[in-house]
Amino acid sequence: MSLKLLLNGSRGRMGIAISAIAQDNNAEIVSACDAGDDPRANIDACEAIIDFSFHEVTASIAALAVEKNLPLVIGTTGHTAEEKAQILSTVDGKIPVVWAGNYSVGVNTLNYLTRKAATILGEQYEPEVLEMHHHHKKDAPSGTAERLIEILKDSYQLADEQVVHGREGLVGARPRKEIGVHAIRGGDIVGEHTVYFCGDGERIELTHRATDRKIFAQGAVRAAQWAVGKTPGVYNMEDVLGLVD
Ligand SMILES: NC(=O)C1=CN([C@@H]2O[C@H](COP(=O)(O)OP(=O)(O)OC[C@H]3O[C@@H](n4cnc5c(N)ncnc54)[C@H](OP(=O)(O)O)[C@@H]3O)[C@@H](O)[C@H]2O)C=CC1
Ligand SMILES: O=C(O)C1=N[C@H](C(=O)O)C[C@H](O)C1
Repeated sequence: MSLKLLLNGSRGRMGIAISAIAQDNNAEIVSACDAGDDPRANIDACEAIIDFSFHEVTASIAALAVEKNLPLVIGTTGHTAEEKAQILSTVDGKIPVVWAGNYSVGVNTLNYLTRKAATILGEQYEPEVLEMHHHHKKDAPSGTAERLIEILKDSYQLADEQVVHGREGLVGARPRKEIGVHAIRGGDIVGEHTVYFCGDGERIELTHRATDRKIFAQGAVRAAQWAVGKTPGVYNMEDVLGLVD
């Protein structure tokens, strides 16, 4: 049985990628929505909502998902701290939500490996994160990088102030307890993420390169199918893939 979806952001790069893979992945877009459209237009025919739109829009889609008791997959990135809090308080304990900055199997494996590597390597290895995206991307760092930073902060027990975005000028020697984050924008790069663990005499680099948006699209549809019937709560793609230790 194909899952009937409301797709918010249907004419964007990700919306087009999801429409292209839906049928082969047991899903059907029964309501397609973009800026200026009414997301309620065919909502009663929908069994789940997928949002790949813009950070300012997700909170209202979350409210609609709660009102209609529909599972929600959030792919949009770039939310402010206030927007994140609003979305969380809207959905909290009411509907199943999958919220991930990256729906690819590869990046979620990278998340898992990053946690493992940090545990093995410890504080003698200094972590840095590099992300690269196409010139249309509006937010930085990427949602994927935000998750990698969260994992590293947790593993190294670091605070927000110890995350440094880019470096410029006389910044001094790198403190041992720091995570450097760097964003490259240009051309048509679909999305690349590297976590560096820089040690004394050696360096480990864990890299994921996306070459086709279908990997995010397939993951998002998989997440929507997984969310149907789940206990209300906020899950991530690592939960969907069973990658949590
Ligand atoms: N989690 C993941 O795996 C991934 C996440 N992303 C994230 O997904 C988001 C979308 O990316 P991408 O498709 O490249 O971006 P695009 O800019 O190509 O598409 C965004 C879409 O959202 C629509 N939109 C804007 N405002 C509204 C609104 N008020 N209501 C409904 N739709 C609206 C736009 O419509 P219009 O053109 O009419 O304004 C457009 O169709 C970004 O935040 C990106 O970072 C991207 C790839 C993977
Ligand atoms: O905007 C994009 O294109 C992407 N956004 C996501 C992010 O912010 O991490 C995922 C992917 O890297 C592509």
